Amino acid sequence: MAMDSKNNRQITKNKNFAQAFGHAWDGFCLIFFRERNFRIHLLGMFIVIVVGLVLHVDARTWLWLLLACFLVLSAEIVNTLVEYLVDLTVGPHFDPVAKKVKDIAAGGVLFTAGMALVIGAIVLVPYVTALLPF
Ligand SMILES: Nc1ncnc2c1ncn2[C@@H]1O[C@H](COP(=O)(O)OP(=O)(O)OP(=O)(O)O)[C@@H](O)[C@H]1O
Repeated sequence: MAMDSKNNRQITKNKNFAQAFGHAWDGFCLIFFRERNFRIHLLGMFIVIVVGLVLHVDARTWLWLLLACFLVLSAEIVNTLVEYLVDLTVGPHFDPVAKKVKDIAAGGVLFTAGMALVIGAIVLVPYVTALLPF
């Protein structure tokens, strides 16, 4: 992790690319190590890649599979962002609007994951049926 971004209380613009990269890397580590759902979705992407390799899918199918995975991971990142923003705004108090905002962000991930499953089924079913002996 970038030490540069850990040891100060910087609130000004980044001085250079290395500093900007360090903060971006810190953000990725936050998502990776603190968000269990993000790691579960990364595992799902790994499984999709293994399935794609085993079935020898073509380039267009790879694009659909990877796009579906990246959409789910992106939705998870937005969900995490929303959670932090709500916590920053509301603090440790129950707020009915905060609940709606967080539930909608989580619902967005659920919806995106559902669509990713549909995309995966559409592009992979022909490869699976081609393997069947009947
Ligand atoms: N300040 C709040 N006010 C009202 N409800 C809240 C608040 N914070 C969290 N909740 C409720 O708790 C749920 C889980 O909270 P939060 O999203 O912070 O946890 P999480 O375990 O990180 O969720 P996720 O599994 O979506 O990553 C929210 O979807 C919401 O319903």
